[in-house]
Amino acid sequence: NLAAANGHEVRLWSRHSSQTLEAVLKDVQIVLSAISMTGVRDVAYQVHSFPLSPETIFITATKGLDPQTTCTPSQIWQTIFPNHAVVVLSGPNLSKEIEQELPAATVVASNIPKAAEVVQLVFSSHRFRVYTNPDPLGVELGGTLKNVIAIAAGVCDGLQLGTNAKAALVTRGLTEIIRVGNDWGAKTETFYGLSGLGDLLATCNSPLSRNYQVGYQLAGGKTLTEILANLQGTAEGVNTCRVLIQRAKQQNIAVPITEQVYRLLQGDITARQALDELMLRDIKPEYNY
Ligand SMILES: NC(=O)c1ccc[n+]([C@@H]2O[C@H](COP(=O)([O-])OP(=O)(O)OC[C@H]3O[C@@H](n4cnc5c(N)ncnc54)[C@H](O)[C@@H]3O)[C@@H](O)[C@H]2O)c1
Ligand SMILES: O=P(O)(O)OC[C@H](O)CO
Repeated sequence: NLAAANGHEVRLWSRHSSQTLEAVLKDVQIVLSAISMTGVRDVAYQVHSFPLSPETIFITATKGLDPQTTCTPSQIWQTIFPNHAVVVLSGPNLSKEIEQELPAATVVASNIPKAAEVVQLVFSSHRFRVYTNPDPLGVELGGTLKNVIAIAAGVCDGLQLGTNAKAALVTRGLTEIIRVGNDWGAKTETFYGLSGLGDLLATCNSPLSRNYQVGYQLAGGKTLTEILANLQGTAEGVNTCRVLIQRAKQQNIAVPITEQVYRLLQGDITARQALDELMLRDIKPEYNY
């Protein structure tokens, strides 16, 4: 809608479309993927089987991690299209609000600055403010890792733990995101921007967020299976949490909030037990300087 409102010709495709992917891709300048993580690799290979101009820019808006490789979506697109520019689009962008034409801001990040600038122009308007950023990995990880903290934030609100608890959770959640992101090679300052802190605040405070909804309903005693069966759209945090636990173990990174979210999602503990586990951890300095 945003690109079309700026006068661009936009074609949509999903696996349920009547038009073929090949027909939709004919002569395109930009391909924007907002496929759930589970479908990214498969669709990227399908796209690869059709002719595209070498100038075609790929944009990825998926916020997830590949369970097999722990790769981010942009790494998958870049591996399959090594000679094309890939741009990550991520920010506090709850789609229902954008659909209602409420104002929002986002970040477009690429290793190729010119490609990010092209994408910035395509989407910028009086109701959508687009910033460029040179750290695609940090932008992508901010949008992806915050989903796990959003599940915890939903639990926090579902248990009615109060404003102090929520502030503590979100702040320590950001510390955890930065620890993981730095180990991955992303820049600290990116996580303090729109795609990190910005998206964390949006997702942890809105019932529009599916990840928040998962946590809220778990706190209310529903099972994960029941919740996912009735959820509209994808809660990527469920898969991301599992992949993150795997990566944190491999890299020996402390992720206490993610660990409790993982155990809760597995059905190993209750939301109250997860809270106690977090509150009763060994006392320590706020930062390891
Ligand atoms: N909804 C939002 O507010 C929002 C905002 C920013 C980013 N995102 C991200 O965008 C992605 C999609 O979110 P959504 O809200 O549109 O989810 P959704 O569940 O509404 O849509 C997912 C889309 O992916 C397709 N898909 C799923 N598995 C597939 C497969 N195996 N092969 C081909 N296609 C497949 C579905 O057909 C559907 O078109 C997620 O990674 C999400 O984190 C969502
Ligand atoms: O509904 P969620 O939890 O996937 O959140 C949507 C977007 O990531 C918010 O920016």
